[in-house]
Formats: sequence, structure tokens, C-alpha cells
Amino acid sequence: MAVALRFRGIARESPAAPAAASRLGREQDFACAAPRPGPQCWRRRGLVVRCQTAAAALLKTDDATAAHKAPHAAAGFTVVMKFGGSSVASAERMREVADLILSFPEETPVIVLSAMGKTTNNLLLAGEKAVSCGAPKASEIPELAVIRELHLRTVDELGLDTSVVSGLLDELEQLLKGVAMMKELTLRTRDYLVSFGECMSTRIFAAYINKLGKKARQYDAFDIGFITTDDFTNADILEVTYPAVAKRLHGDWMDDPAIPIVTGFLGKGCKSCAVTTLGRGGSDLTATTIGKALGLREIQVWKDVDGVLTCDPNIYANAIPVPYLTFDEAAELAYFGAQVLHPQSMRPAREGDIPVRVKNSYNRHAPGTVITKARDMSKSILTSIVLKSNVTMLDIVSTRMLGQYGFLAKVFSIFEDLGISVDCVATSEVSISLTLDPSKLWSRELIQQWQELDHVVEELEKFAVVHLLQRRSIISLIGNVQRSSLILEKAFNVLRRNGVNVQMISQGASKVNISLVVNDSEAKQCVQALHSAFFENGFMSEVEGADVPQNGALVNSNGAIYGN
Ligand SMILES: Nc1ncnc2c1ncn2[C@@H]1O[C@H](COP(=O)(O)OP(=O)(O)O)[C@@H](O)[C@H]1O
Ligand SMILES: N[C@@H](CC(=O)OP(=O)(O)O)C(=O)O
Repeated sequence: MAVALRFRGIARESPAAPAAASRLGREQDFACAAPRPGPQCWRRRGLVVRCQTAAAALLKTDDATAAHKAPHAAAGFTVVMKFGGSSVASAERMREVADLILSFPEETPVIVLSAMGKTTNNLLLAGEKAVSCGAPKASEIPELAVIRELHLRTVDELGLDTSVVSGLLDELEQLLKGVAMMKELTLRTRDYLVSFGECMSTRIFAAYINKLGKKARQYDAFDIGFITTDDFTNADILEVTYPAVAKRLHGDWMDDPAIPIVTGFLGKGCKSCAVTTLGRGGSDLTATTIGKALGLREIQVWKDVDGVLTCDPNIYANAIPVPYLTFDEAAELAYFGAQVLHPQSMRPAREGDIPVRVKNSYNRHAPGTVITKARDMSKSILTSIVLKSNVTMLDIVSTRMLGQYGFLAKVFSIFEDLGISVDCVATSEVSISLTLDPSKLWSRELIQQWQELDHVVEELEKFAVVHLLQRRSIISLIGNVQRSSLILEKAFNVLRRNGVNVQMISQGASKVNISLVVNDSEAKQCVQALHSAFFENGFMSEVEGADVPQNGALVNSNGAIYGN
């Protein structure tokens, strides 16, 4: 629909509006200092709309969903800032995060928060203990005491009223008593249980921002349109979420502007209408979903590290920040185990083409990592090394002769039927090696895992010889697969020197990842050795001048063949 819009009075009300309007390429009129209009104004008028922000004008089409299609303009929101558990672990941290947010007066942010510190883990532990402790003891579960103490202390130290969290703490205790009485913790109840973490952190933080004199409004994601599948503990966000969230945040802002403080990690099941969670670390996904829904300029994910690093700093302390990544690299990195980002979180950012910036809330001036659709790969070799441990690997060899068709199809249909996700695959015509995604498999009960694995093997043995290999690790080399020969040459040199035999190699279709499978017991040492070789001994700058291979040979800028 062609719409002629005029923005009146917005220059005074919102500095971002003229820029937003020019991006939209529509008629503008900033001259008039019209009285600040209410929401009724843009709803009732004809083609010329008076409103205080560019995005309000967009709603003139009477199609609230237009807001989520509006690039960088919705309701004047410019950025979503997500703060993880480590960033809001205490009253002191909440003060610092508030100060950080308010130090960007030019931004109109939407804030997403995770639960404070280790609250999610404590809630899960409390739930497990409740199953077996008996109803009278449920109130005495130590983790409940830790959660209660942390939240009440934080409220007290921030000078807030206890009522901000006391109701939720009582409800939590009742829930644990219920679990204790039922002697059962279903996945659905588990999601409801962990939701208390984000529900409390956001209420505290919103109350604190209000106390500072800046208007903030708390939102439970499951109440504002985050609609998900009913896969409790690992739900997927559905498409309807985008327009619904845009409409709600947008509408509220138009009625009464206040910084939205949204619970990360949570949603509402489309059929059950119960609280769902998006998988551990799911607040990143909440943030990118909001970024896409509102068409924001940037998505910021604030962590306790200086960005995405060259490897997990817990595995190797010499890890260094990676300045730029593509969405594909970041997704691959997250999927293959880098805990720093939620595996699904890049999808909305990629779809909305919105840059993601990973920053350190403890070191706000560090540049962090910028993740975008594309980057200059001409000088890029290896970006990061990721380790995924405790992986199960299957070697499957067909009992039929060569030339039999349908072998691979049969193998994969078994995994599909059993709902087991496959990570890495390497095949020949009659054999296949694959690894199973531990996050999908191991989220189930231990006994169920064994039953499922036995069942897989039983089914496969009807037409193949199967070897089940456990305690394996996948080392993923994320980088420029255009330079795979160079990466593999170096990597295998290092592994050979360390006496390590690689049991499987797989190069993903994404062209950013080469995965190597080794024994769990050797994996950490391999990552450290690979990191030293690629990132610490001048290797990258040594080969930096080398261009991407022309007809297979690697040629540097002087035309010399590299690697001989
Ligand atoms: N490649 C990596 N780069 C950065 N951090 C990583 C990497 N791999 C694992 N991590 C871990 O991820 C942590 C940050 O992620 P997370 O705990 O989800 O943060 P938050 O709770 O603040 O969102 C870091 O403290 C670090 O220990
Ligand atoms: N609190 C949830 C969700 C989350 O995203 O947390 P964090 O941002 O701290 O990783 C979890 O611990 O999984």
C-alpha cells in the first residue's frame, strides 16, 4: 500500500525520527511544533498523520504489524540490550548495568534480562530435590533459601520495597511444595519453575530504573506475544511472535513511553498456553527476536567476556576476542558448543539483517564482537576453535553389497522416527559415521538415554554392523573453509605432534566449519595445542598475505605458492 506520511513535531520529540523517516523514503515535514498527539490521533486521521515518532506514523496504515516491518524505526526503539545472568548477579551489578544503559541517552533501548547469577541452576536443583524431599521439607530446600536470600538482599540493597519479589517467592515455595507432594517434576512444571528467575530479576530491575527517575515497564515475555512450540525446556519461537511483540511494545510506548524490561528465555506454548523456555542461554534468542520484531538498528548481547573469543576461556585462558564474525560463523560456533551464544539466536538477526554486538558489561569500553551477514573473508583463515564434549559416535557399515541404494535414507529415517538429532556426518557408499547432538539426547533422563541408544542400535543392526563409541569430543575449526587445505595441514601437523588420531572429519555445507572427532580424554589438550599453533605463534600474520586459492593452489600477494 502506498502511503504518504508527514511527520509533524517529531524533530522536537525524537531525534531519531528524521533519520528513520528518510530511511523509509516517505514524505517528511518536521517544521511544525504540533502539540504532542495521543495514540488516537494517528488512529483516526487520514493520510497526513501527526505523531511524535516515525513509527507511530507507520501505524497509520492501521496495520499494527507494519511496525515490525519498519526498518530501525518501531516506536523510536533503536537497540535491544540483553544482559545475561552474570551481568545482573547482584545489586551492585544491577546498579552498574543501569548506569551503563543510561550512559547511552541517544538510544531508546528495549532491555532483556536473564535470571540473576546462578538462579536458573538453583531453581532446577530445588525442583529436583523437591521430588524426593517430602512436602513438609520443601520449604527447607537449601537452594530455595539461596534464591530467597539473594533476591531479598538485592531488593534491600537497591532500596526497593520487598513486595517487588515477595509474592513471587511465596508462589515459588508453594510450587516446590506441590512438586514435593506429587513426587514428580514434569518438563512443563520445570519450565514454570525456572521462569521465576527471569520474572524476579526483571521486576527488580524495572523498579530500580523507575527509582532512578527514568520510566521503565516490566514485561513477562509469555504475556506479550512470545508464542512457541510446546517443546518444554527447548521450545522454538513461532512466526506469530514477531507482529504480536511489535504490536504490544509499540502500542504501550505510544500510550505511555517507558523503557521495556523484558524477561529473557521465556515463552508461551501455542497449544498448552503454559510457560515454556527456549533452552539454556535462551535470553540471547529473546533479544534477537525482539530485534527482528521491531526492526532495530542493532542487537547488543552483554556478557562477562570481551566478546566471542578464539576459544572457551575456561578451556584455555589465552583465548582472545574475535572482532568480526558472520551470522553463519556465529551460528556454527554456538551450535557446536560455544556457550557464549544460544544456538538459535542468530536466526532472527540473520532474517532481519540486524547486526549483533557481543559486549562485556564488566569492561564496557572493550570493542567486543560484531556479527553481520557478510564480512571481508579474503584475509580470514581460522576464527575460533570450539569443543563439544561427551558426544556419542556411531560407525554404521551396511551388510549389503556396494551399489545398494537407500542405505543413507534408511539410516536417517531411524533417527527421524526416534527424534534424535545428528550433529556431524561422514559417509561412503556403504558406511557412515555420525555423532549425536548431546544437548538433544542428554536433556532426557539418563535411563531414557540408554533405552533410546539401545533402540537406535537395534534398529540399525537390521541392515548394518554398528559400533557405538562414547566419550568422544568434536573439535570444530570455525573459519574460512575456502582455506581448508591450509587449516587442515596445520591442524593435522599439530595433532600428529601431540600423538592424537582423528577418528572422523566432517566439513559442513555452511563452509565455515571443519569438525574433527577425537577422544574426550585428549580433547582439551588438542584445543590448547591448536590454539597456540593458530593464534599465538604469528601463524595468522605469516600467511595473511596469502590469497584464497586459484585452481587449488594457494598463492600469496607476490604470486608465490604457499606451503611448500
Ligand atoms: N568462544 C567463546 N567466547 C566467549 N565466551 C565463551 C566461549 N566459549 C565459552 N564461553 C563462555 O561463555 C560465557 C558467557 O556466556 P554466558 O554464560 O551465556 O553469559 P551470560 O550469562 O552473561 O549471557 C563466558 O563466561 C565463557 O566462559
Ligand atoms: N537464565 C537462563 C537463560 C539465559 O539466557 O541465561 P544467561 O543469559 O545467563 O546465559 C539460563 O540460565 O539458561
